[in-house]
Amino acid sequence: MRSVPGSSMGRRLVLTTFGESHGKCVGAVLDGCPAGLKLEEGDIQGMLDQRRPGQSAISTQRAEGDKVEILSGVFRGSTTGAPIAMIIWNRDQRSTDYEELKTKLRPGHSDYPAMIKYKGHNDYRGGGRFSGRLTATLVMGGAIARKLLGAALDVQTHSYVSQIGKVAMGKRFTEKMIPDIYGNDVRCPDPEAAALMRAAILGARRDMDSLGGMIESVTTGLPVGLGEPVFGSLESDISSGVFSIPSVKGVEFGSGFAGSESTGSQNNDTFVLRDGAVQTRTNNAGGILGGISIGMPLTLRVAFKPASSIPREQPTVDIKSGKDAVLSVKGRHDPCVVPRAPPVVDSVVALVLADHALLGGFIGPVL
Ligand SMILES: Cc1cc2nc3c(=O)[nH]c(=O)nc-3n(C[C@H](O)[C@H](O)[C@H](O)COP(=O)(O)O)c2cc1C
Repeated sequence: MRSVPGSSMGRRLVLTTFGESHGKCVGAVLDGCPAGLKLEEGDIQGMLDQRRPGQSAISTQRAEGDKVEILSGVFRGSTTGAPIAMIIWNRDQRSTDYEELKTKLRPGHSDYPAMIKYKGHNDYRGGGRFSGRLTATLVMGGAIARKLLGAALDVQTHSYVSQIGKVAMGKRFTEKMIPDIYGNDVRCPDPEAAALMRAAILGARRDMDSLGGMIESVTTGLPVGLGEPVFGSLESDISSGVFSIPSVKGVEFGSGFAGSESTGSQNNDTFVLRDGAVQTRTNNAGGILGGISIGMPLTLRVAFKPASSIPREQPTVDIKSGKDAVLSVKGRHDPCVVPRAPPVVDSVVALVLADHALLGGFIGPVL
């Protein structure tokens, strides 16, 4: 799915992103969106606000307004079929926090490989191109893809936090819980679990440490037949997109890794006719067989590592002096990135599904 040299995704619906964490702006161009989709900045802003930093004690205190401007591709409130360019101006950079990181390698972050690969030409400020801030550009494109899927096919994608560190959600997710996802700042629709998760994040922050966690994504309303054989399978393309989110270290569909411990008779989803339609009794496949959607909900789980930038002192290397060193990362960082990431996962899933819907002829060039 990825096209050279790495800042674009998609075949029929192509998202290209640009910008750096402490540069002038971050932005995206979405090409291939059909004409006739009603679209205004508010449609994108709503999802960007769910990802925005500086909103509560459990996120970074970098306070960005993240106000999106649509520069092209929308006329009289509808998409025209031309590329949709979008931009957010960076306002709250504080690049002095990153001076020490020019020579002291930050454990767990991209600074070291980026410096070697680009021979020091990379913008290291705030992680530059590798920053979590760039996930705003995925959301710009994803918000449009999500709206397109809803308008054209009544396909709905929802993601929520199901685990922070070792604290997991106690309840099984149902559609009734969708309105509760954004009812708390952890983005977990189980309020009791959310309170425990919040306490765990604040505890990690007090300990000058960080936590990882898990996001689950559910998409309903998919027709049978999205996905191409072999390299264009839905699982291949969704995984590729999801692994493009910084901090993601694992993805599983349906019963996933646990399924490998069960037997065929336990894991098979047997077919049944419901109101004349073929369905499966269970959904261990996560809605995909042979890389192709089967009309059941698409379900996946995404594992996020703990944020690497922590104030706690850690041993490292100072490449200027060529000696061992100690680093305490300064600056405003997320003690846990997971609560900010559900809209990012929603975006990537929607972008891939909309791309496949266009590729398979489920959506035409004009709505
Ligand atoms: C929404 C979001 C916010 C993030 N914020 C931070 C942060 O404040 N500090 C940090 O060290 N990493 C943060 N990250 C993760 C880093 O960008 C990421 O770990 C780094 O680029 C290295 O990539 P990798 O973890 O995928 O190997 C964030 C990730 C996301 C998705």
